[in-house]
Amino acid sequence: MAVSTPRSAAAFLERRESEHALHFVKYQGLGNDFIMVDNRDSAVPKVTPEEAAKLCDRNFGVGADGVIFVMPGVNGADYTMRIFNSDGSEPEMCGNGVRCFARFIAELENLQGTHSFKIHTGAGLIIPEIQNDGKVKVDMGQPILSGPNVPTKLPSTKNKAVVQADLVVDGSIWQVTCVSMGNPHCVTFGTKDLKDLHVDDLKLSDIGPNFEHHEMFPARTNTEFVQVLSRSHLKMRVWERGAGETLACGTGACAVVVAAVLEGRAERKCVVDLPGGPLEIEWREDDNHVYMTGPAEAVFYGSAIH
Ligand SMILES: N[C@@H](CCC[C@H](N)C(=O)O)C(=O)O
Repeated sequence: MAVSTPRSAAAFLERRESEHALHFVKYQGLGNDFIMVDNRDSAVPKVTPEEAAKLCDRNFGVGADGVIFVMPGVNGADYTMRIFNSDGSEPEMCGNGVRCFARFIAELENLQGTHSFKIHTGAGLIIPEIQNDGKVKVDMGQPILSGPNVPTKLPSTKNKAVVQADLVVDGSIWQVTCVSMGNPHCVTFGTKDLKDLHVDDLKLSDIGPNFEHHEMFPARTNTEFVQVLSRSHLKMRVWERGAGETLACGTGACAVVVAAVLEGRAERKCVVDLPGGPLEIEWREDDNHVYMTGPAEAVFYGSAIH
């Protein structure tokens, strides 16, 4: 892989010097990092899932939590976003990724200032808006309450349904609430014995895979381990489906606030601390949508042989 530093993404991506080189821009949102590929000329991703897994390898490839493709819009959307996880699997959505996506489009299209885009994703229409301060606020749509197998639309924000379930993992009974943000999340604030988690003490590499591959989740799951600091301040670590422990998960932070509200632990507007930094999350009562605000930035331009 060769790395170079031209003046802009557009200038860089126009230099197609080798048909075997994949030109990309590496982005990160709170340390959740992605190889962004300009795929606006085709509805077929420029790399296969197997190639994506190789590119994401931190020793033998570029290194990233996923590969994201900017593709032509469908159904009235401006663009389509597709993503491969670092294991090559394809999730429906990615919260940190969609913030990076918005900033990448602005770079490609040479747009300055505030802009919003309609993005078609596997989780439906997602609307990120680049703000004056450079952060991106994303309308993440409505959460879906999902039993492990059958996702159920939340009937209304007034819903006070008991959503907790017991999940036995490695002999411990974890109390979980499953929320879908288009992709599946299993949120836990503790076990039956250990009500208040200290998330820094958890060995995620041991327990994370056992949630991800639990028989209750036939499509696997992302899992969020949450500590309540106050009713408007939560701290979480995440074990991501198809990527392992990451520094941040945007859809995960949204799912955490929804679960915390449904369990009566937090208000609808929270700061969620992740290992990579904070996200502002609001689950609005008037439209039942979840809004996420956070940073996204370009890290470097590169070409990879594939
Ligand atoms: N890190 C992402 C989520 C990426 C997809 C996830 N691993 C899945 O398989 O659902 C985010 O910021 O939301």
